[in-house]
Amino acid sequence: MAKGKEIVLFLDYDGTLSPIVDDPDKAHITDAMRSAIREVASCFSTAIISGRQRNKGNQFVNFLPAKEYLSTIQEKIIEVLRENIATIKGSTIEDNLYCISVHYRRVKSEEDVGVLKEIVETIMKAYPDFQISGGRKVMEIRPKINWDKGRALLYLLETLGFDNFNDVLPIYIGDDKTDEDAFKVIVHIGHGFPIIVSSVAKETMASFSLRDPSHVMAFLIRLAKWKRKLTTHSSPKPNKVVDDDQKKENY
Ligand SMILES: O=P(O)(O)OC[C@H]1O[C@H](O[C@H]2O[C@H](CO)[C@@H](O)[C@H](O)[C@H]2O)[C@H](O)[C@@H](O)[C@@H]1O
Repeated sequence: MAKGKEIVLFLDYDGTLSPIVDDPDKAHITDAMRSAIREVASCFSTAIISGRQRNKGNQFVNFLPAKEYLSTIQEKIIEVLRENIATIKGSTIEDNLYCISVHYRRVKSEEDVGVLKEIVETIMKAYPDFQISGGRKVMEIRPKINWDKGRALLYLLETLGFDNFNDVLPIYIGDDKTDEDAFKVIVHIGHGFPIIVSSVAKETMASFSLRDPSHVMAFLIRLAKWKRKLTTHSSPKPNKVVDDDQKKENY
């Protein structure tokens, strides 16, 4: 399937490259995974698509369609949520800049989870421009705009210069609900590999599955090995370079 096409690899972070843990601040990738990603990224254009905020100090690309909502998120919503969910033991708020994650993995009783959900839903009624979506023991609050992981994937493909999807074979690996938007885009393109990370059967748009991050790592290593073997028998093609100024507003 990759004959005459360039493989581009898209990876989710939490639950895909790092195992799901109770504390989001402790969701680190292992050294072995880091080196598998380096190896695969030296063979293919590779992007990590995450709803998380980038590390402080990293270069910040401020072109996101969500930027007009930034002050409402940062000056109003996050404060109201903090004040109101403080009583729910174990709940935490993660500030992802353009998206707020309300975590309940560490909330012990189901009853408290129900109360937390009700509080968040009631508060958000006052902000009709925002939506709440569910994930793995998390409620994500973000603006109702045409921006999701599927659009991010299309944006990156275009930025890499793939105007013609016949030239590209996208692979997207992710474990959560937000990754379904990217799976859908690959299904729509008509070729490529939408891969869900799950050890149990799930309703999904993905066509393939890997069980857990260790299985993802084994897949990345095999993919890189396959590419290296192939390029020793033919002349290597250089990876395309991203130009940040290309038509980003389209997405
Ligand atoms: O949109 P994504 O990039 O897929 O992010 C989804 C959420 O991922 C993280 O939360 C998840 O992983 C945590 C660490 O393992 C876990 O504690 C939590 O229960 C999971 O939902 C991230 O912390 C959230 O901000 C994202 O919304």
